[in-house]
Amino acid sequence: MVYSGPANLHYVTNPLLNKGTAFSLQEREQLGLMGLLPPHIETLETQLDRAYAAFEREETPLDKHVYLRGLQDDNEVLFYALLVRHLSEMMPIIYTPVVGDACKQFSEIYDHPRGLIIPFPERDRIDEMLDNAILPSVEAIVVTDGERILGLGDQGAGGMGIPIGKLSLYTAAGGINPSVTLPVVLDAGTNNQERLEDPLYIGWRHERISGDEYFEFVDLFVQAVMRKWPDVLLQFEDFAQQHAAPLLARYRDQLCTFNDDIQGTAAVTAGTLLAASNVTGVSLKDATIAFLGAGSAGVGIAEQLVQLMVRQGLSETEARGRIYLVDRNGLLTDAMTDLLPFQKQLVQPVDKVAGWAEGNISLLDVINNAKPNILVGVSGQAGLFSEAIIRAMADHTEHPVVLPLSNPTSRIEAVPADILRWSDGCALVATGSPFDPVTIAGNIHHIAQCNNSYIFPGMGLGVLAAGARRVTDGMFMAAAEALAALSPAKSDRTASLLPDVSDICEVSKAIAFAVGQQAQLDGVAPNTTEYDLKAAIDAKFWTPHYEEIA
Ligand SMILES: NC(=O)C1=CN([C@@H]2O[C@H](COP(=O)(O)OP(=O)(O)OC[C@H]3O[C@@H](n4cnc5c(N)ncnc54)[C@H](O)[C@@H]3O)[C@@H](O)[C@H]2O)C=CC1
Ligand SMILES: CC(=O)C(=O)O
Ligand SMILES: [Mg+2]
Repeated sequence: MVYSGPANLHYVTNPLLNKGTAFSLQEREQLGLMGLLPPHIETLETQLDRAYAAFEREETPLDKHVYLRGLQDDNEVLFYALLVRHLSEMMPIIYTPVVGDACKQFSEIYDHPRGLIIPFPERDRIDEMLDNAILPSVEAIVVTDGERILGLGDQGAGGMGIPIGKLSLYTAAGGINPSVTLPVVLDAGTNNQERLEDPLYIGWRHERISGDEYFEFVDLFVQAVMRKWPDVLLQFEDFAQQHAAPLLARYRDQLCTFNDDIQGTAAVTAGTLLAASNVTGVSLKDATIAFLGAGSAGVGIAEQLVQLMVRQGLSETEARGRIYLVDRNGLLTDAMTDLLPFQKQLVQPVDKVAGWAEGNISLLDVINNAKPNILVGVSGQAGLFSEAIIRAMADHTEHPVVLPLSNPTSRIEAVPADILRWSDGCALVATGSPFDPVTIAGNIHHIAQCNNSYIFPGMGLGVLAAGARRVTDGMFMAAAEALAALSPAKSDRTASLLPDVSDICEVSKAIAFAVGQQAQLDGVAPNTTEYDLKAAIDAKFWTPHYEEIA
């Protein structure tokens, strides 16, 4: 016998419809909810007070994460109203750093289905699975295959925590209605032995597929998405280095898509560095930049900085000559034969760096010889910005800009307090995960969170409000410049480089406007007046509130 359940239960079990104690008497009568709910009818405000008290009672950050995820699966309006009200406090719980623990322990804390997990063995049934998504229409998808979750490596199907967290920010920070968002995991297996041996592991227990088989699997998914929702915005997230760039290259001209780790990270870093140059007085065209980590994020950022330097007057060759990428085997040079295609444009000529070191050229060698004023960490490895590295940066430049961007907090290249101590308070610091301000010699240093979460919610809002058909490089440049224009450090050199997280909705709207205008200029969105674009953004921006059902 198939049990379909009475229709009335739908209203209290579907998180997009459930209002809990806030159902009015009329709704309770008409929807058949009498007796299912306690008699006192509450406002959203009262529900928020109760929910916040419950959140506070949870002891560990992961407990708080589990509580919030439970609330999201129960009542989305209440979840988002709570999140928006306490965004600075709760963003680190639903996003980095705590989402990292949630991904590692996803199978242990698993409770409710959310989004789609598409296992490789079921790849012939992807159309059916998209039909099962039970959403009337989908406008934004975040997809991962779980292979490079933050700096935590392969988490298999547990990577689902990331699309859920990112899409929560699409809504809380970017005003995208949660009913049109869909988190997806392409479960291509896992090479994480601990997960494979975990009796509770929820994913496909198989080593990862690779090569053509892998790319064909992703392609089956993308083609099915294009058939069902041709106008959808598809964000790729936390794919491993060998897949991220090829997938972006393959799909960016086929549908409205971007890779957040490559492009979103590039835009937030470019925006942060534009803001920093106002403080240091060194414009990007005069900057020299060193990277630790030449993966998706490192190369993505470097390529956008090349574009920015060219806009400021350098030739492309001059710009590339000012950017030094150091990976596991040292500085990338044109003598290296094992580089991935996307890294090859960012090598230094071996003649130029001859004599810098006996063997591989280390980050310290680069700092001592090239004397960069900007240092970016995207290695996913903790502690690699040693005291010697930071002191060498500070020896060569008055205000070194140091961005240890690796997530979560456990993977950061150096913590802000150390960077500021080792540089005698002279460094400008922004980090991937959130940090409290640091006081050195009585001066308070605000630590901006240089995370793509400042970009993708506004990018999503701009794309959807403007009706963009593609996501162009120009749209990311527009987002970076819009972000830099809002930097508090523009008017107060001691302030944070980026706006406060509590202002992120306004940031997203400004980015959306810049992105929408650029999409029109690039010919990928219908032309409108500025007034109409602004109106479309405001109309699209969903804020948590209960709709009358009956
Ligand atoms: N703040 C933000 O918004 C973002 C931060 N990230 C973080 O950046 C990190 C890297 O992400 P992806 O570039 O996507 O990963 P990836 O795996 O593509 O690149 C990491 C690179 O670091 C290199 N690496 C590892 N150990 C190293 C060492 N000891 N010395 C030098 N290089 C080393 C690897 O060989 C690889 O090329 C992650 O921790 C991620 O969480 C990524 C995207 C956005
Ligand atoms: C922030 C982000 O996208 C990452 O660390 O992968
Ligand atoms: Mg990511």
